[in-house]
Amino acid sequence: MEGILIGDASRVRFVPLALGAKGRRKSLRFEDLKFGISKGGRKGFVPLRCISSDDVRDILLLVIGSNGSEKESPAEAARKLLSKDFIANFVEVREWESGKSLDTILENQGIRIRRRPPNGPPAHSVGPFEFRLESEGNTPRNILEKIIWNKDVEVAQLRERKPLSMINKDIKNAPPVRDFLGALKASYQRTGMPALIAEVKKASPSSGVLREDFDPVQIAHSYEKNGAACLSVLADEKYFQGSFENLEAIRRAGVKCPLLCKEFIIDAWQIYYARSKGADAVLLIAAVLPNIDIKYMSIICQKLGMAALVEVHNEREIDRVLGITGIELIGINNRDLETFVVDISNTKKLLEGERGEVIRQKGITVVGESGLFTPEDIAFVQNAGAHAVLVGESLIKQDDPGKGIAQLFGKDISS
Ligand SMILES: O=P(O)(O)OC[C@@H](O)[C@@H](O)c1c[nH]c2ccccc12
Repeated sequence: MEGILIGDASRVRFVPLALGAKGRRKSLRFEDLKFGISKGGRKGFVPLRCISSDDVRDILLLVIGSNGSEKESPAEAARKLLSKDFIANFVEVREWESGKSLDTILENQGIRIRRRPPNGPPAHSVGPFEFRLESEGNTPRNILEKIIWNKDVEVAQLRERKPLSMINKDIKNAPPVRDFLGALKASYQRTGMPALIAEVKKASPSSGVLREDFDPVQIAHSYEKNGAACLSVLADEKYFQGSFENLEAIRRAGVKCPLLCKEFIIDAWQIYYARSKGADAVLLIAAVLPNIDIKYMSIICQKLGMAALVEVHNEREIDRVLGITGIELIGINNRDLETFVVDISNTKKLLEGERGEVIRQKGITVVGESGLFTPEDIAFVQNAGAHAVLVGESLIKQDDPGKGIAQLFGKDISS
């Protein structure tokens, strides 16, 4: 089996792509390709079981689907995509290979959220009976973990019903991507105030139902008319009463603001799905995703022309994200998703000192997220260094959510 060396990491050589048939085929099938580590020459090729075949499939679809042009061979495209820099972030891959589990990698990066219940789900069915055996290993420790465990099952089912090959067709017919980051920057320049990402959210686990008469399209139009630069649309059904249909409907109704798909992303499949429904940006939560996923998923966003808003909540998370190249948009959440505690001084705390300096040098756009209710709150996060704000509750609870914008900013920002 022949491999293409695309990077070095200390003693191990990575050979992520092995081509069948001398690598000269124009169109490669997934079956022809394997990721692996070369331990001294071709004979020592060790397949990487750690990257799931679905991940490999995603990467390759990306490579072959979008770059497998006549001019560029798939191998060439793969080499470009999986540059050295990308591979440098694959250090965790070695840990995986040496038998460490995904949860160990998450733990090493300070991520407390486990991707799925370590001891399997609590319910066991035997014939007509269902047993619920709850233990530390199958009970979520907090709401965020609960959401993630549910999302893991949900995505697996959706993904089975709609494989990536089907979504790729929908993407071709999807409305063109709008420039999310560009819209934020333009608004900041125009108004001299943080650009507004206004959130279309019916309910949340922390506050329950925020608005009974919830018409997502009407709210979106009203936000746009009153000066929002972009919109954030909740897609999670179970905990936020949102949906991908809302996202799709808003885009179809002629709203021009770029749309952030507010979903708990744990699988690259969800990014393609979001794009097929008209999303222009997705949220990547650092409290949930290890560096390798953030990097890999942000590359996928880039390939799809979308923006990735990478959300952090504490020093450790922002430091991890600042260490990943290519991140252009960081959100600082003032709400701890594990405890729901809201403190807007979190934005200030994470932007102080050296971190703020690095952000300025890198030209990263910062979004202050959650718990913003008054013009003083907006001024506070702006002074702390935020270029944009993400606001849900304080607007959605107003009689007219769009009109709430002028109150929130202390002036009309619509023109
Ligand atoms: O409604 P608020 O407090 O204005 O917050 C909006 C937004 O920041 C919040 O909804 C949010 C931030 N990060 C998230 C991640 C998932 C779900 C929701 C969120």
